[in-house]
Formats: sequence, C-alpha cells, structure tokens
Amino acid sequence: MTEQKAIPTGQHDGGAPTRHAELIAWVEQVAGLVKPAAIRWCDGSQAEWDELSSLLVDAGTLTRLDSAKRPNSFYARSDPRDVARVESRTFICSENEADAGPTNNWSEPAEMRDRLNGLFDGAMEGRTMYVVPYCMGPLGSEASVIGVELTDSPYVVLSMKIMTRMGAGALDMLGDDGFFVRCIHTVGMPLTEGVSDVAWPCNDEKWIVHYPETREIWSYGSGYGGNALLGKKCLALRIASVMARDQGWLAEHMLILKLTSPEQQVHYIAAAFPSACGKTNMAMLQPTLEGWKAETVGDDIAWMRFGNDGRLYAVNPEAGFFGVAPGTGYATNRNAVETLWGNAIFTNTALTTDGDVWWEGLTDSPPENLIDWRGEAWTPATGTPAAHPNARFTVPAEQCPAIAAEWNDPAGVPISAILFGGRRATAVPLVTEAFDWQHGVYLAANVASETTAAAEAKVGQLRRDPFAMLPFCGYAISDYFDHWLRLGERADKSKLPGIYLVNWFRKSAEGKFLWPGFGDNVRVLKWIVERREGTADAVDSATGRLPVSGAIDTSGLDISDAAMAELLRVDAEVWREEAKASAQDFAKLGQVPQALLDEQAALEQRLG
Ligand SMILES: Nc1nc2c(ncn2[C@@H]2O[C@H](COP(=O)(O)OP(=O)(O)OP(=O)(O)O)[C@@H](O)[C@H]2O)c(=O)[nH]1
Ligand SMILES: O=C([O-])CC(=O)C(=O)O
Ligand SMILES: [Mn+2]
Repeated sequence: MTEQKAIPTGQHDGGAPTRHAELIAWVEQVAGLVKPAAIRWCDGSQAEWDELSSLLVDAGTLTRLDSAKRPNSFYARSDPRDVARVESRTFICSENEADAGPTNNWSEPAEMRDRLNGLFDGAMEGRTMYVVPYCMGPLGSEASVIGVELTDSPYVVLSMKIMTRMGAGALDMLGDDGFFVRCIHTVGMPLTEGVSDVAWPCNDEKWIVHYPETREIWSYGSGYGGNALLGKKCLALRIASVMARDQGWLAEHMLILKLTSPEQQVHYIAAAFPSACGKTNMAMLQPTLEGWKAETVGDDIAWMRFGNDGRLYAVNPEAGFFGVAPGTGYATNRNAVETLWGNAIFTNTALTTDGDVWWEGLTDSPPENLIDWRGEAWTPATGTPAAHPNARFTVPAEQCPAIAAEWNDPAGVPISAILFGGRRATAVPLVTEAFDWQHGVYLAANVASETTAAAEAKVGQLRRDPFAMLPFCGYAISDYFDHWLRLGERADKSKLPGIYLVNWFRKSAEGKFLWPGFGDNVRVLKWIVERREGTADAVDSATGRLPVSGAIDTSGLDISDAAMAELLRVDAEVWREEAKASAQDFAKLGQVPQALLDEQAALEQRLG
C-alpha cells in the first residue's frame, strides 16, 4: 500500500502505483472535492488487511473473534439505522428519464451532480481516502470489468478484498489506459474540528446514485454492504445491466450451480430469486438424493453471454459471498457454515461470550448469554432476535467446501436451465416449465415475492419483482424484457436453456411450508435436468408445463400425496386473479413488449 500524507496538489501524482493518467487525474480531482487527510492506494495484500483490520479493532468498529475458533475473523455491529439496502434512496440518473423507466428513481443528472458535489464537498475531511482497484470477473478475462472505488471506509476496503479480486492484480490488468467504472463512496461523516469518530460512521441522509451513460457510481451516507460495496449491486448489476444491453449480454441476479447426476451427466443451472429468497442456499445445496452432487459456481450474480457454440455461458463476477446469516445452519446449509471457518467478517449477528458469533438458526438452541446485534445483553428470554434478520457474513468463495473447480474459469459454464422464483405462500406451483423462451420471459417478468429484510421496506408484503431484478436493473425494465426477448430470438433455439418458475415457499391452509426445501430442492432439479435430457414427462397446464403425478422423485421423503398434489395445483380461479394482477402491473411498467402482451392474452385465453 502506498501512502500519500499530503493531498495531491493537482500536479503529477508521484505516489500512485500506476501510470494510468486518467485514473490518477480522477483520484486527484475527487480528492480535491472530498478533501481527505490522506490518500492510500490499496494493493490487496495480507499486510494491508492486517493493518486495516487492526486499525478497525482499535477504532471499535471490529471485534476480533477468538482465533482458535475463527482465525482472522471479525465482528461488526452497524448503526441500527444502517442495516439494509435503501431502495428509496437509490437513483438511476440517465440522461433521459424514460431510460430509467417507471420502476427506478430518477433525477436529472446535472441536478444530481450539483447536489452530490455539494454533499461530497469536504465529506472525507479528517479521514483517509482509500483507492480500491478491483476486478469483477476472473483476472485477465476479457469479459471482466474493472472498477475503482474511492472510499473513506476501511470496513469497505476489507469487505471489497473478500468480495472482489481487489488490489495490485486489478490495477495491473487495467494497464495504462484501460476502462474502469468510477465509484465514489463516503460514509458521510467528515471528522471536522471537534467531531470525534464513532464505531460505525454513517449519515441519516443516504444517496446511492448511478449514471449509466458515464458508468459512474456515487454512494453517500451508508456503510452497509449493498449500499457501500460498489462492485456488487451497483456495478455488477445496475451498471453492468446497461453495459450488457449495449453489448448483447446479460447481467443477472442469479446463482450458478453445477449439478452432476448419478450417471455423471453435468448440468449447470442459473437461478434468480429476490434478495433473501434462497440463492445462497441453492448455490450450496446438499442433495438428499443418493448419487447426486451439487457444486457452487456463484451465489448471487451471473454474467452470461452466448459462446461460439451457441450455448449460453455464465460467469460469477464475484470472489466472495455476502450471505444472509439467520437461517444458515448445519441442517439448512452445511456448506455455508463450513465456508465460514475463518477469514470472515460478520455484521449484525450476535456475539457470544467466548468471542464467537451466533445467529438464529445456527444451532438448534441459542447460547444462554449473548450480546445482541444492538450491543445489548441478550438471553433466550429477551424475546427479540439476537441477530438482525439481515445480518450478513462476508467470506471468500474459495473456502466453500462445495466450490466447483471451474468457478474461476474465464470461459464460464454452459447453462442448461434458468430458474426464476420468489416467496409465494399461494398460487404458484413447486415447479412450472415455460413452453418456450418467450413464455419463460413472461413468467420471469411476472415473478412476485413477499418482501424480506434485505431492503428497508416492510417485510412480508407481496411485490412484483421481475427477474428478481426490480431493485437492480439499471435501465427501463420494459427495455430489459425486450433485451431478453431479442437475445432469445437471435439464438439457436435448440441450444437455449429451458426456463422454469419454482416456488419453495407454498404454504398449507395452516400456514406451514408444504415443501421441505433446501437439500430436497434437488428433487425438483432432477426433474428439470431430466426434462432437458428428454427423459421426464410433463403435462400442459394453463400456466405452463407441470410434472406429471409421480415425476418428482419423493423417495425417502415423508410427504403425503395430498401435499404433492397441492404443491403442483394450478387453481384456475386463483390464476384468473393472478392474470388480472399481472395485466395491471404490466400497465405500470411502461411500454411492455408486444410479445409479452401476447403471452398475457394467451394465458387469459387458456384460463378461460
Ligand atoms: N422454506 C425455505 N426457506 C429457504 C429455502 N432456501 C432458503 N430459505 C431461507 O431463505 C432465507 C434467505 O436465503 P438465502 O439463500 O440467503 O437468500 P439469497 O437469495 O441468497 O439472499 P441475498 O443474499 O439477499 O440475495 C434464509 O433464511 C433461508 O433459510 C428453501 O428451500 N425453503
Ligand atoms: O446487496 C445486498 O445488500 C445483499 C444482497 O445480495 C441482496 O440484497 O440481494
Ligand atoms: Mn443478492
């Protein structure tokens, strides 16, 4: 790490470990605005990690966990007002409002720049500005994208080291004149005269702003992952989705799973579920069917493009997992628990009295005494959750015992099937196969889900979340549908992945999950790959193709025929209501492509 004590004067930046003149000039320009006390270029080294983590321990931001239990791991408790993504404060500032579409917040870019220039003026006073070069995608891959994040948060630097290929390698790859996405982040709490620092600096005012045309990201006021680790949602989804539209590929909120059958047939599956709806769990699935093997390629984001052979290939642009802690335990996701043996940062879980972390679902019964995510003493009698429902872990992907050997392959993996799903207590069957690509796009455009704690909104309300991309699409969602349709039209139909709608969350009249989920989801995946291989049967319904009775392998599973029938039931009455709601929601999405309106009409006709 190179340290410059003084603020650059506007002359050549002698301390910069790069000859990228544009990068150096931009760093100087931003420093001139945010006025940091020092600038540090991050190299991603172990020495840098050790130094910054010690600094954060001294500052009270991090607690070092017992190294015998969890080596090189840390615990952070955020400000209780800074625990999730802030969708209401997230903006897509395209030149034309229509390009942001009706589902994104928009503001005139010039106006936004004025406002942010005001807010960022002096925003890093008294703090160090870290220059964080990082690569989304494998180093050296043509499909990868370099970003540089300027941040005043060392917690962000450490997290970026886990989540991306951060440091010298990324800077090397950038060369002297390569393209990079400009990312500026501040916690929004300058240490001006008389202000002393706090453990989790942030600001009540928050702005997460994207300029899609110039590929820039400005983030103000939050230290929380989705708002502050700008490589993830901001670059790899919002900005990348725009780049993908312009360049003919796909940037998606999808896990990537490798599935090997007992006959050693390999299939790669991508799946999009809204935040906190099961991507990480499925990415690390432990099959309950004999002879099946599942391995992880990615757990949150997939970049996909067609290969020369006509197949769709997916790359995981990230290097780590930023996973939901609550509900993660040996019974549900053993691979995640084992990934977390060390080198991890835990945020807003509970802390045990012996220097480790705990959250609801990690073990069957809680420890007798904890410090909860608010920093209060906690016992099982306290009555509130010890961990925040959106408590997260940050951990290197390569530590996952189920990581696939090809997870780092620049060529990506060829996708056999794409799944879409959400939390739906009613209506939506366990699995539905799309009739074709266009129908699949229609199903994906209609994904709806009960909201979770991953964003600031109320939990448990049904909201439409097309492609699980509602909060992450960097341009008009109707244009995004169009982009998907066009890619399908241009592709070799025989090589297109199949599209499936799944729902692990259907409930009985008594409010109990009908499907066991987790490792048993392999039973649904088995049917899907058998469909791809042409060996499983399906029956047409109004909403798509369903497994014939008995086609889902329930061997060894304690589930009644009645429950299976209910899981696969398409109730025409309920679906006429669903179709009405889809039509209403489409009307709110701008100029939805005619092909999807045709699908809508066809569904209504099939329903009678
Ligand atoms: N009932 C049921 N719950 C599940 C299943 N899979 C995941 N969950 C629960 O859903 C919650 C979120 O799961 P994750 O796998 O972390 O969700 P995610 O989609 O990766 O979330 P983000 O990181 O926010 O994008 C956890 O509490 C899980 O226990 C399932 O198959 N059935
Ligand atoms: O971005 C975040 O904060 C976490 C995440 O993966 C999601 O919400 O989908
Ligand atoms: Mn996610």
